[in-house]
Amino acid sequence: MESSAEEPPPPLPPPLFTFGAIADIQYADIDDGFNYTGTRQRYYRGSLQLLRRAADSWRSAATGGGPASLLRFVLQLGDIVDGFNSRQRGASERALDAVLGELDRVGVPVHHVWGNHEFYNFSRDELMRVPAEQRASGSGRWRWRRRRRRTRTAAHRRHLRLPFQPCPRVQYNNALNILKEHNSNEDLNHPPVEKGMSKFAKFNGGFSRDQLSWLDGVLSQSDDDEERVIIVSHLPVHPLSADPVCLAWNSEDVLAMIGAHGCVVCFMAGHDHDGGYHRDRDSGVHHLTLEGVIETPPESDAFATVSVYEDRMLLKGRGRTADREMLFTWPPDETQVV
Ligand SMILES: Nc1ccn([C@@H]2O[C@H](COP(=O)(O)OP(=O)(O)OC[C@H](O)CO)[C@@H](O)[C@H]2O)c(=O)n1
Repeated sequence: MESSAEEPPPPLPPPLFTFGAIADIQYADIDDGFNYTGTRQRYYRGSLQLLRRAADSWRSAATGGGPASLLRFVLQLGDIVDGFNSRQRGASERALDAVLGELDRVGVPVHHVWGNHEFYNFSRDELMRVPAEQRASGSGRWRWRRRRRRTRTAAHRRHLRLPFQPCPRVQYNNALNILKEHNSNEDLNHPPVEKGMSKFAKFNGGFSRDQLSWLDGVLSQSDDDEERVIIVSHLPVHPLSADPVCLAWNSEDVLAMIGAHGCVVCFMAGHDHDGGYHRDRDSGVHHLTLEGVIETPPESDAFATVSVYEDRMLLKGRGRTADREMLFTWPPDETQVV
């Protein structure tokens, strides 16, 4: 007997692994406020409640059994606490402790990237002492505290064992010069109005030559090893994946580098609290900008749980974050290009 109905696609096998992702928590124990232009509400205390819901969901994914128990790690995409904390004594560390405490409960490693708000709260030295990876089951917070205390005592006595920078301001001054070359405003946080120049604002930043050459090496190795790579950054780099005012200063350099390596499948970022998505037509790379927790009302959510398969990633979004299928094959079926 002939059937005219199309066969449903075969069910997917269990994912290889699953991970959580969240961006721009920007927690502060202060009343709600607005962004700089006064167009978006910011929920400073509420962001911790939203993180708690994300942590609960990931925790049950990590411990619930079945394919979901393959949750391996969480990616925290930067701006973990808001710059307003730095105006009150001790509030930066208190806020950081509160957020790390919620992430600790998930029970899997958490990988952090730094956002611009980390630099409003902490010196570069302090940030270097916070491990970029928070280990599972409570050890991240403990390790951070323990390392800070040790740094103040034994490490200070035997400071030759610490890495040090003889001219710590050199990189900062280089960055400032680049910014001033492209932004003539008195307040460098005010983006230039000229077309294509709005990204040259102080609340963004760029990738240094050292960082790009490190990335080039990692991607070359991954090409050789036939690995698939997700790049995680606070700042987005594709002009169609975010508001151009939020892009990294040298976004074109990063895009060119990604295009030169076949291994990259996805570039994940935060910073633009509205979020965004675009699949690059040349490289096939998915550029995903996650919605920011800080501008998400208390009745909604903003986080993702991503399942990785041999040929695709399936993003299960919550609240403002939409579900998304990201195939690795390229050229794509037309529906994958937005
Ligand atoms: N047009 C602007 C925007 C911001 N500022 C000042 O820059 C600092 C950081 O701004 P903030 O909005 O808190 O940074 P986010 O990382 O949350 O968001 C990034 C962009 O704003 C998205 O558009 C702060 O001191 C602002 O007052 C500014 O002067 N002019």
